Amino acid sequence: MGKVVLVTGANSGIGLALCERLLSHDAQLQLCLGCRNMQRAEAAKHALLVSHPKAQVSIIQLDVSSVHSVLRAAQEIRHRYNRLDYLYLNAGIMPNPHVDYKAFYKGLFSGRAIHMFSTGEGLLTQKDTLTSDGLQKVFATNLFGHFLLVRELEPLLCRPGCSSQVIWTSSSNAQRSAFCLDDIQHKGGVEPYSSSKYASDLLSLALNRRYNSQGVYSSVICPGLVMTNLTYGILPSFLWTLIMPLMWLLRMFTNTFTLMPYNGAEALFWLFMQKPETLDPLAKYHSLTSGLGNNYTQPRKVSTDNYVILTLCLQKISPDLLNSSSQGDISLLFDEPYLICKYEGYFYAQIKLES
Ligand SMILES: NC(=O)C1=CN([C@@H]2O[C@H](COP(=O)(O)OP(=O)(O)OC[C@H]3O[C@@H](n4cnc5c(N)ncnc54)[C@H](OP(=O)(O)O)[C@@H]3O)[C@@H](O)[C@H]2O)C=CC1
Ligand SMILES: CC(C)=CCC[C@@H](C)[C@H]1CC[C@H]2C3=C(CC[C@]12C)[C@@]1(C)CCC(=O)C[C@@H]1CC3
Repeated sequence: MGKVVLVTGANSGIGLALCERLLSHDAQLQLCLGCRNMQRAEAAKHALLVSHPKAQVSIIQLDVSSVHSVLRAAQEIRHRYNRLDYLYLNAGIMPNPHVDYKAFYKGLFSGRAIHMFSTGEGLLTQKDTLTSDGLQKVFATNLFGHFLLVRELEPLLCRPGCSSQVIWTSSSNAQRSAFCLDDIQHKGGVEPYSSSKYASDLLSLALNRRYNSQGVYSSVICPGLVMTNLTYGILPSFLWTLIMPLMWLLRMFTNTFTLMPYNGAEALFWLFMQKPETLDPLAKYHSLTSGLGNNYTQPRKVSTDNYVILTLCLQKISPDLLNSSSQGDISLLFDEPYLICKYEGYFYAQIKLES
């Protein structure tokens, strides 16, 4: 049996480009596309099979923002496969983005212009909404749903004598300043995207602490700035058309403008080819593209700043503890430093924060 790879958010952008690259590299792969929309998933599968007619590509319906969908999908995956070699946690959203043009023009004439272009720091805010589970949508999609998926797929990931990789698509926009210990879901702020990506960097460290001994290795990558549905949603399309020549020019000054999904997927693909035991658990792997268009991967230390290690663990807790919350929804009970989420009386995520 070939290696089994699951990619979330596989139907477009960086996820789809990664799938193309993986199939070009290994024709024996069993590739599973985790997508929320079946029509878009079928179109992606079709595109992959056009370029790789003999490839083994399947689809799993998976909405990572929904606890119910994650649990159902994980059950189906456990039924379909007896191993999972690579779990790419790539699906992500940046809803209702707003660009602070004033900050942009100020930044343009400061010494931090390149930094601003590479990270988007100080430029972007978003308006978040709630999921039907009552969670902040960006947190649920970019972090929590993926965390549940890892926990639910434990039996396939942790197999004696074998190693597996969990790989998060993080971002250069992950900033410590956007993340607050007292508000992990970023309910009270306007940078939920940045917060969720910073939390994923921390969570990956925590997963390594918990799972390395069982052969599971977690890494985070940063794809650079890539033109995808996500980025096209940030500015009106005429503005992107206008500034596109500038973006290609800026590529001469910053290697983080990967621009094409193929380039953005570089670090994801590079990790596929590494022995996980050799990876640095504290590194973030950056997809970079030189001015001449050459792709490479560079590890940089995750900037935890000794601030906090975020540990999430899923466990069943005595129902008495959860009396105060109603059945059916996810409620959050605070007893610092714990945050406990409840779902239909079955699943509880405990987020432990250690300073
Ligand atoms: N583009 C960039 O410059 C950067 C992107 N990233 C990250 O890269 C990742 C991929 O994004 P990118 O390729 O750019 O953007 P796309 O919008 O092209 O891809 C995002 C993918 O995630 C899927 N998705 C979104 N929400 C859910 C959900 N609830 N359940 C399942 N799938 C979902 C989308 O599905 P659907 O088609 O149905 O919407 C889509 O397939 C994201 O995590 C993003 O944060 C990080 C840094 C920079
Ligand atoms: C002329 C003009 C109005 C330019 C605005 C440029 C900005 C919209 C971009 C500059 C840096 C970009 C960036 C991202 C989005 C678009 C910019 C802010 C991301 C935040 C997109 C998602 C990520 O995960 C990281 C990107 C970093 C850089």
